[in-house]
Amino acid sequence: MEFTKGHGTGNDFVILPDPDGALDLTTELVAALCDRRRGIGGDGVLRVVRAAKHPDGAALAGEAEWFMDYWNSDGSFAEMCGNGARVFVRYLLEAGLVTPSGGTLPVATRAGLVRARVEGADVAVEMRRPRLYDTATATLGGLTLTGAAVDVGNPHLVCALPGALELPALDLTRAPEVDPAAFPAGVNVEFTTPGEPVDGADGHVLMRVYERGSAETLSCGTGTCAVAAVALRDAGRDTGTIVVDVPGGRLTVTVTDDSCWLSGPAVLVATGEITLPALLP
Ligand SMILES: N[C@H](CCC[C@H](N)C(=O)O)C(=O)O
Repeated sequence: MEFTKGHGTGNDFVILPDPDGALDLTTELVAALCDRRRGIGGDGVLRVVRAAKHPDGAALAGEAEWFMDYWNSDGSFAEMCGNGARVFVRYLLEAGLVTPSGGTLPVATRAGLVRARVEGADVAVEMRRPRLYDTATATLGGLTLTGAAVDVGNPHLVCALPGALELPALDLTRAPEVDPAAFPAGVNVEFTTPGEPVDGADGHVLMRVYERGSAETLSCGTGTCAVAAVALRDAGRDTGTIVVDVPGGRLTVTVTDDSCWLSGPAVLVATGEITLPALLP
């Protein structure tokens, strides 16, 4: 089985070309592919399938030829993956499955239709406009923080660290404890500290994240959108551009009255062949 490996600011994915949806993708196979010792290694899997050939993509097939079938590394589903969508578009282009045009490219996802723009080394995707809807707490090693619950198509909890604490001090080798009643389907938890002013941006935030279904990752695209929305609120603004530095690099989020564009680098680093019997003995 052919695969390609790609990442967006260190959020890495195993890409499986499967235009007709013929692969029998299972939780076990996804977890085995994402295993960083016995498999290829990744924060998730992106199956590249024609929207009309996938039950979750067929409803959007008219608008988008391709459906991003995203799976977290533990084999769970997520409604949306911002970095995954950016790497997915990079793959479509480099595999010649779409022709680059000056306009936007539609991609079908479980969170609906996503528009993408290629800007040289960067790929920008239009995410669902983040919605702040509640507050909730996260507890990590005896520290309890109150954060903003944000819907970006998938669930996020954005927690600002107290002034005295720096992001590297956080132990994210285990999941932050959250109230399961507040997040019955789980939640991605972001921890933030303010950055220094950046020219051309309305704000700058530093972030680490513990992702639902993938543990700590070097970057989380939907998470940076949630963080940007909180930063704009805290600045008394509804719209603007926020630069978010994650351990894997830099992403830029531009929130307008009716959209949210996530932009940053997306690269393909390898292709290869998977020997299934060895992967799933
Ligand atoms: N773990 C997330 C999905 C991937 C999000 C992240 N990798 C991104 O780039 O948005 C969830 O279960 O909602």
